[in-house]
Amino acid sequence: MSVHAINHPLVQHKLGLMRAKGVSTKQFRELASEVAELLTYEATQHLELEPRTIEGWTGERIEVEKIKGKKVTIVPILRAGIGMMDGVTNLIPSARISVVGLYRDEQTLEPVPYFEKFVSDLDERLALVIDPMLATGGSMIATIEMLKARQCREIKVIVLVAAPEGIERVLKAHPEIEIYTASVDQGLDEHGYIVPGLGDAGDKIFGTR
Ligand SMILES: O=P(O)(O)OC[C@H]1O[C@H](OP(=O)(O)OP(=O)(O)O)[C@H](O)[C@@H]1O
Ligand SMILES: O=c1cc[nH]c(=O)[nH]1
Ligand SMILES: [Mg+2]
Repeated sequence: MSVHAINHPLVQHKLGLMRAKGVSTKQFRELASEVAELLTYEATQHLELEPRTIEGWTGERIEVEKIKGKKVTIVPILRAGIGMMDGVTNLIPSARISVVGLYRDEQTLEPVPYFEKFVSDLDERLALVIDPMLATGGSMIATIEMLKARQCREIKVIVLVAAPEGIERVLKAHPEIEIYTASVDQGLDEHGYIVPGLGDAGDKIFGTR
C-alpha cells in the first residue's frame, strides 16, 4: 500500500484542532510539529536494524540493535515544511537535513524552485520529504525528481493533509513512493486549496498575512 492515512486518535485529535478557524500561530505551529512527530513514528517503522555488540551495564558483552546504514536525510520543502522539522528531529535527532525551496505560483499552481541544498551520499540514505500540504502534487513531484536526479533511491513522503488529486498525481509519476498523512481530504477548490484542509499552512506557521 502506498498511502498510509494514520487514524491514530492523537493524530486525529490534533489535526482537528489545526482545522479550527482562528487557530493561533503558536497553536498551529506546535500542532504541526506534534502531528509530524507521530507521522514520523509510522513512516520509520520499516527502518532496517543491524546487530551491534556493546558492553552492557554488568560489564558483560551484549548484543543490541541499531539502525542500519547511513543517517536518514529529512527534506523540508520551504517554507511550510520547516513547521514540521522539530517534530521529525525529535525522533531522528541525528538526521541530516537537505532543504528544497519551492513555492506554488498562485495563478498556474506550478511549483517555482528557488533554493536547494542537499546532503552528500543521497544514494545511500532514506529521504523523508516533509511538507504540511500535498495539494495538486506539483511541489512534491518536483522535489522527488530533484532527489532522484541525485540518485536518491528510497524516498518517503510525510504530509499533514493530502488531496486525492495530489496523491494520484504523485503515485502515477512515482508509483514506488510511500505517502504518510494524517488525512486524505475531500479534494481541491477552484484555487487549488485543499478542502476542508488547513488553509495556507505556510502563512499559519510563519504568521504572514
Ligand atoms: O501540491 P501543490 O499544489 O504543489 O501545493 C502544495 C504546496 O503549496 C504550499 O506551499 P506554498 O507554495 O504556499 O509555499 P510556502 O510554503 O512558502 O507558503 C505547501 O506547503 C506545498 O509546498
Ligand atoms: O490547501 C493548501 C494548498 C496549498 N498550500 C497550502 O498551504 N494549502
Ligand atoms: Mg504557502
